[in-house]
Amino acid sequence: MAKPQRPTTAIGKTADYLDQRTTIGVLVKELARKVFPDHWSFMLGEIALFSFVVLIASGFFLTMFFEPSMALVRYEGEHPANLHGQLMSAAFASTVEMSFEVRGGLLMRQIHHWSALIFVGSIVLHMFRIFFTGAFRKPREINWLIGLTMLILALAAGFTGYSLPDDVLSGNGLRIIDGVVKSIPVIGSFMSFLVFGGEFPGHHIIPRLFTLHIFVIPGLLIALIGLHLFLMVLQKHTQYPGAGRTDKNVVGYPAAPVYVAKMTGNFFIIAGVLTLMGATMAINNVWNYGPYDPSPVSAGTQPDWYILFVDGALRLMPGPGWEWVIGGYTLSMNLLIPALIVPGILFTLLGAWPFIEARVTGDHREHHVLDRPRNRPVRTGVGVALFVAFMVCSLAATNDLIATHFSLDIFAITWALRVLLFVGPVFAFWVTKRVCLGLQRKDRELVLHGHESGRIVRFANGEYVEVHTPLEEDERWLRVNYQSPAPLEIAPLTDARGVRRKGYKSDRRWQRLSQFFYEDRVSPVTPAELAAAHSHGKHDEIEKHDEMEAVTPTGAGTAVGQRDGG
Ligand code: HEM
Ligand code: HEM
Repeated sequence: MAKPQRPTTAIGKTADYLDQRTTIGVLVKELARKVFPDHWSFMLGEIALFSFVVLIASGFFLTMFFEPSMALVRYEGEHPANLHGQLMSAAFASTVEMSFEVRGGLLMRQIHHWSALIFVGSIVLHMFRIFFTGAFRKPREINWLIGLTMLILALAAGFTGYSLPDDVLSGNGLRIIDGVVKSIPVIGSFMSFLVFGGEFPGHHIIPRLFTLHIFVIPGLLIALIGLHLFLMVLQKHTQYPGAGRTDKNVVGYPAAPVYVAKMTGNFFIIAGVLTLMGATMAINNVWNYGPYDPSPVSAGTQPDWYILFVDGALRLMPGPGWEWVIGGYTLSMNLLIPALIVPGILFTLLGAWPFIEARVTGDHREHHVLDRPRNRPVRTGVGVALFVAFMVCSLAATNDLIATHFSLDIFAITWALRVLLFVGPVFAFWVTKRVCLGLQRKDRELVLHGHESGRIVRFANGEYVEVHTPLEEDERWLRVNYQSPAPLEIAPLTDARGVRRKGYKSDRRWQRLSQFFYEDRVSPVTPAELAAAHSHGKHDEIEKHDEMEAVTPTGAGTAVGQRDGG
């Protein structure tokens, strides 16, 4: 038997040393052989991942200079001159000092802040991608829930970070949080005292937020991202529909060397762009706002984009007078509804969505091929409606800016947005659903009759027909939709002997929901229809020579892996 070759290079020797002690080589080989499907939208998760890395690196730098203390100090720095000698918290003073005195300090602060905006933005877009393509279906429901938890943590990271410098804007944000916490029935005032360590603002909130911001939240995020990616590798990535792609295989590139090289390149591009943004685009110049003081807040005070919707919802609520007093406890509906109940319902609905959808479809199979959004009109419609509601609320958070920029009455704007909040999503849902059904009909038409070629042919009997070009195999694979889920069927209320059965009411409710999802649908293409259209059609008589070539299901350089196994 031939002797195994010993490695000769330093890297090879080190790898061999490690492998002999940990057998890590098996894992590396296994991972390197993994096949990853490719699509631009799969980069959104990567952008979230890499901007998180940049956040950790820049945040680490900031901790070296930021002082998480509310102790009153006199600002000693020369810049900016108007702050020199003023009293302020150590947190604010250290943020300004870091920006003007520490080399690279302002750059790092700006990189950190831009990365936070891009981080949350890419997470939200990534979530939309998962939602619209149905990537949350079995077996990925758990990863959907982990993702949602990470989104909430990312929002918390953004808010706690934004609050740290203790400037006018962040102080007012905290004041709103204080109001929201106090509005929680029964325990609100106690909670506020607990959180702030006494009457707002107290002396404890900045150090507490600091611990949450640099330790608890990033720690949880790191653990959850690890689990998220582990599950993704374990379950293998989904793939878009296309020639040769089924629920049983994975068509894409091998992890090593193709995917690893791509990911490394992406990391440097993302880190580079964030650095460029930090270097060239000013953000959160806290010295212009000044240290926290409740009096100077004025028009033009907006939070970071991902908190805008809550701020906007607060602004849309009818006046401060909407309060109920029950048993001596006051319920401030103007705070409770927009800041707690609406986001609570939103996140509960998002969390429950994969389970609701599986229940109304009765589809509990595994799915690895993604849906085209048009083939799920109600889901797509709900997604667009949520997006519109989010945008209207976010717009409402800029009602003061709209009023000053366009010389409009702020109350008229608020009323218009209140109406839009109810009408906009319903309209968006309806339009989206119609567009999706229209696109499905178009797909059906194309699959059965091909593309219009613009060539008109006259037969010997005088009949004119337009020649249709049959679809390429790749395109047909994409457009054929054999499945179009129908509403649930349930057992009748009474059995053959007229005995009423239990559980009918609940079944009927699910059936109604299912009808809402699937009553309105385009009949799917049947294999028989497809065969008939392509064997007897007049178009084929004309275009016989255009017989489709058999295509290999995958493009050059791609690999095919099995889902069960390697
Ligand atoms: C810190 C935030 C997050 C990071 C760093 C992250 C990262 C990633 C990455 C790198 C992937 C593989 C590439 C891709 O499909 O884009 C992925 C897949 C996935 N993510 Fe996330 N994600 C985050 C948040 C979320 C959220 C908010 C959700 C949903 C609520 C989610 C649900 C999923 C699911 C279901 C998959 C599997 C997708 C598939 O196989 O098609 N993730 N994630
Ligand atoms: C998990 C994702 C994170 C997000 C979304 C985030 C977001 C933010 C934001 C928006 C600010 C305000 C920046 C400004 O002043 O303009 C901030 C400040 C800060 N962050 Fe983070 N951060 C994250 C992670 C971290 C980590 C991991 C660390 C430490 C290792 C850190 C340390 C800091 C420090 C010390 C400040 C205060 C300094 C300052 O405001 O300039 N952050 N963060």
